[in-house]
Amino acid sequence: MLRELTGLNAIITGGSKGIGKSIAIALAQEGVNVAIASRSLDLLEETANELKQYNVKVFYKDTNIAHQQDVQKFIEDSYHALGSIDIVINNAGIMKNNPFLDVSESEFDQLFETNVKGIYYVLQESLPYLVKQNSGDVINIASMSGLKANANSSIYAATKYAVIGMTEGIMQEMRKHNIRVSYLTPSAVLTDLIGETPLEEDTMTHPEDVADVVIAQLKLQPRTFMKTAQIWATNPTPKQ
Ligand SMILES: NC(=O)C1=CN([C@@H]2O[C@H](COP(=O)(O)OP(=O)(O)OC[C@H]3O[C@@H](n4cnc5c(N)ncnc54)[C@H](O)[C@@H]3O)[C@@H](O)[C@H]2O)C=CC1
Ligand SMILES: CC(=O)C(C)=O
Repeated sequence: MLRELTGLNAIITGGSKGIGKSIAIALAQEGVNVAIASRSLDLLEETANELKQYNVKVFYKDTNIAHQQDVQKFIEDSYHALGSIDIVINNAGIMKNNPFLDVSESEFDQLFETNVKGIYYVLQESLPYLVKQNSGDVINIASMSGLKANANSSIYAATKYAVIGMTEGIMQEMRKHNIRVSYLTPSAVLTDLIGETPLEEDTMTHPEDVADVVIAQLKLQPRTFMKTAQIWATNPTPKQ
């Protein structure tokens, strides 16, 4: 039997748009209180207002997850606003598409600081709360690019391979604390991150579909978890 999520508390990075926003809405619809972080205060406010219609506690803070002090403040303030942290969704991420020989060192650093070090900061700050309560869930949004790299996205892919490796290791350490640590590897999802797409939008995976997988994972009885899931569009079709 699936469990109820009502009354749990979740933090979601990159919760102001795209996949993160869809996850925040899906959680709020299940009665989960949510704290969202992203770099854009305007978008956060807009999303927070949408979330409040579900009668859950909503906290938001403009945060750059690549900055340790920002993350410390976000996690601490979320804990105080919500009362506990039960679910951590590491979703915020950036992508740059460039042939490898055109990738500058600053682009390399920016990708790793956001996509990898950001998760390190968030989990360094939040996992102690989960360990103390001896329960909880962490879901890291990796990518199919973390399983198979393609031309022109070598460094993005490298960050996602790193996310998967880091997640596997943390998962093994956290199981004994009854904390489920998993990662998702979506293929192309219809969001701003991928921009213009040659595919019919209806035939692509939508952010709400990724949110459905997150909810399904969280609703499993705490004794069991789905370690990872590859999320593919069934029949992605080129635009006519
Ligand atoms: N859209 C896609 O096709 C796929 C996306 N993903 C991953 O899903 C995650 C979410 O992506 P989308 O929703 O598509 O992107 P998006 O561009 O629509 O949203 C990204 C969110 O992350 C936030 N963010 C980015 N850098 C940040 C930083 N330094 N600090 C705080 N917040 C930051 C943005 O403000 C925004 O809220 C990313 O990790 C991405 O790599 C994985 C597979 C496929
Ligand atoms: C954007 C991304 O992570 C893809 C297409 O795998």
